[in-house]
Amino acid sequence: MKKVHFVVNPKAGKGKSKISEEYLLRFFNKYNYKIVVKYSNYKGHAKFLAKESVVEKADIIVACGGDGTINEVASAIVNSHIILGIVPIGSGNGLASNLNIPNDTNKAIALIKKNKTSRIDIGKVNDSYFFSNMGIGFDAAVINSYHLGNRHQLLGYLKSTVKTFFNFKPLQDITLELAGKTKNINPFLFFISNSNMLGYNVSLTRKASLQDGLLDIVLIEHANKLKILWFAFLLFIGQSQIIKGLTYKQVKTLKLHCKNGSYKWLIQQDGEPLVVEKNEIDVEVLPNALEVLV
Ligand SMILES: Nc1ncnc2c1ncn2[C@@H]1O[C@H](COP(=O)(O)OP(=O)(O)OP(=O)(O)O)[C@@H](O)[C@H]1O
Repeated sequence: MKKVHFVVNPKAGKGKSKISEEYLLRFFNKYNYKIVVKYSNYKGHAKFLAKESVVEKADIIVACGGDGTINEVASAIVNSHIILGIVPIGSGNGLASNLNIPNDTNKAIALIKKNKTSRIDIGKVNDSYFFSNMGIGFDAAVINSYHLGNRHQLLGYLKSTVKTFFNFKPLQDITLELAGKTKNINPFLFFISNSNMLGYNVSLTRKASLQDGLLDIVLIEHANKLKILWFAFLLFIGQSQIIKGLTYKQVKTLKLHCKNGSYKWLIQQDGEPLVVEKNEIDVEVLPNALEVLV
């Protein structure tokens, strides 16, 4: 008997998920599967529920939501033998797109039954994980504004991008340690990605692979308003890599250090805002650290 636990974020995407125990029992017969469905009620709850499922010895834990929900569930099962399933019902669904997991819920559930798995790399930032991407520049400011606002999904992202465009100030006095070299940076964008998809079919890191043991970084410095607009246009047409002054690298580790003593970093991790009150940010890739149903 296989124990499959579903952790559902009822607010993900348009908040109209049809996933319930009754619905799932149409796909999984009760002789071969023990199905458990849990719903998250607040930020951080999906991680708590998934940790509970680890203790309950689930074989598979399925994250039903967007990248934020996947982050919470997958963070709970790193270092266990439990397999991650994904039913993408979020708005952007970046990681699921990279893994070719269909947005159609019935088809995504059919994949879970097929039992084909793949091991993927994950990213570690200080003591937490990211599975799709993280950033400390403009993207983090957009995500923060998006989460403060009440309008979600694509329109919410567009509104937050416009707002951030007018308010954003590039980060100052930051040192980047990369491949044995140290460099002072003032990033407009410092984006680190494990996956090749940001969401909504938009990508900043088309060369990224979930299985290459590397993180792809995109650094853009010294951007004035005109350059930001040009960048937004290029991103929209899928040509962001041609912007002048863009640095693209593939790395295993990197370190960011703030010269001003204590510092509050506003970062985004899989589309969720986070304030890190530490002088240093250590990022590394953990190759093949997670088994996912694909
Ligand atoms: N019951 C709940 N009420 C409000 N927020 C919740 C609830 N359960 C989880 N959350 C939070 O919802 C947020 C959004 O989750 P998620 O990223 O999965 O969906 P999304 O934003 O629609 O999709 P994507 O990240 O792919 O754009 C996360 O911050 C999560 O912690």
